[in-house]
Amino acid sequence: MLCIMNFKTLMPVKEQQSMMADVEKHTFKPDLIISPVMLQPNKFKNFQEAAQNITITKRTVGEPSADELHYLGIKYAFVGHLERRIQLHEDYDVINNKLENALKHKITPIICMGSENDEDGIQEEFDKIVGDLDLSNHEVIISWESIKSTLEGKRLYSDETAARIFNELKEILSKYENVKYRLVLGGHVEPREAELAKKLGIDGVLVGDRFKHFDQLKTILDPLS
Ligand SMILES: O=C(CO)COP(=O)(O)O
Repeated sequence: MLCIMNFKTLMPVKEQQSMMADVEKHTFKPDLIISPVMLQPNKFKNFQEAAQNITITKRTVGEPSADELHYLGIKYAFVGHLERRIQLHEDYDVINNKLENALKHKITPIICMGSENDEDGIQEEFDKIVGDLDLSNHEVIISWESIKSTLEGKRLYSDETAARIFNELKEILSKYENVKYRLVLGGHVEPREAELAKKLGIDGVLVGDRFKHFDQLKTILDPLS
C-alpha cells in the first residue's frame, strides 16, 4: 500500500530534513512518497519525492517546471491541492492546465479532490479538473480528502461516505483505457483511517505535516503493512 506525506509550507525546513533522515534509518512495508517544500534530488532509499505543485503549460514565474522535476529525478507532483485552492484561489482552469502539463511530461499527478461540498459532486469536480484530457495510458494518483476534517483537525465523514466516494471514482476511471491509478484517502488521517483505506480496498492514505518523527508516522504505516 501507499502512504503520501505532505510537509506543506509551515514545517521548518530543518524539521523536514530531520524527518526524512529519520525515515531513511528505518524499514517498513508500504510505499512512501514525501513532499517537502524544498525540492532536492530524488535519491532516497526509503521513499520517493513529490513536488507540492507543478506549473502550467505556458511561461510563468516561480512554480516548479516539469523540466526541473525531471532534472531532480522527481516523478510525482500534486495537482490542485485543496489548500492551494482555498488559500491561493487556484481555479479549475489552472488546475486543468497543470494536469495537462504533468501528463504531457510524464510526471505522475497526485490529483486532489474533495472541495466540492466535501462529499458530493465527485463527478462534477472530476470533470472540472480533468475536462477533455485523456487519462488513458497514463499513471495517476487520486486523493479524496475531506478538507473539513483537515481544517477542523478531526474526522468528519463516515466509513460509508468514503466507500461511496471511492466506488464512484473507480467507476469514473473505468472509462479510460489502460489508466494505471492509485486511490488514496486524506483528511486528518489517523491509524483508524489507514485501516479504513485497507478495508475499502483502495491504495493508501495522504497525510499532512502532523508527523514529526518516524515513530509517529509508523502508527499510520503499520496498519497499511
Ligand atoms: O492536506 C493534507 C495532505 O496534503 C492532509 O493534511 P492532514 O493530514 O493534516 O489533514
